[in-house]
Amino acid sequence: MTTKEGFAVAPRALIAGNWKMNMDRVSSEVLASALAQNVGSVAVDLAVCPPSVYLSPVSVVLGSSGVALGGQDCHTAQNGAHTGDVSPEMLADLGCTYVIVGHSERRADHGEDDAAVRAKAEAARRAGLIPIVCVGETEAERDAGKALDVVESQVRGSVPEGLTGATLVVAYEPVWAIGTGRTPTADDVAAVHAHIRKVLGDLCGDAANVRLLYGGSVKPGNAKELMSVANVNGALVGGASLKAEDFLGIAKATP
Ligand SMILES: O=C[C@H](O)COP(=O)(O)O
Repeated sequence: MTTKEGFAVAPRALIAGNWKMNMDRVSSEVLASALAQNVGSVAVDLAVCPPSVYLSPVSVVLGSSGVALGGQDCHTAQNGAHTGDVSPEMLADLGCTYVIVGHSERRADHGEDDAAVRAKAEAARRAGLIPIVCVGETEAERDAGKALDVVESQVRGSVPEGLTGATLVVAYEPVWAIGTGRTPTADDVAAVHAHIRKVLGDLCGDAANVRLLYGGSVKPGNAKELMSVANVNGALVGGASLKAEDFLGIAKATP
């Protein structure tokens, strides 16, 4: 049996919250607690990616609730002289399931190119983590009609070969939609996600089962439309992941 998107077995959607450099210890624990108490009310997988310094207290609060934990970035090495960095093994040691790699804020602020992102994704797999590999075009690239080419190039350069639906998540985040309140049309999201799925066919044995997240100004009010687009299997949520009501609202609006 296959779904309309062609999944052999439809995976549950994943709604992942990227808290970025927000929250403090107490507010992190309060938010995590609210999610842990309400995860049973949603029919999707939930994950939160707090700042690395709050992973441990959040992990304690989440306990065995089923809300997964993720890092926002990782180094490629297991350990060593890398001041300020966190290894994927350290994230795994704290109970992380996921790690975001190649977020546009890391690509822009830290000069990470596709090769660096791929190395991080490979390191994540070494540690048993599922990388959430982020790709997305700038506004200038979209205006120039290059969105599909840019995203294809990023996927080919950033996604290690041989991963599967169980070991890889890809997030499409148009840079111009992040934190702006602007979103692409459903047709534009559908076109990019279909293209990513096709490109993944060259890299993954079961591309149909890789969860493709949309990210960029996802809110409770637009989640139903965005999450209903073909080949969209969840969301990577920034600002709206900082309030339990909004994050759960997105999860509840996701088919
Ligand atoms: O990682 C999350 C994205 O950058 C989206 O952020 P946003 O929901 O605040 O637009």
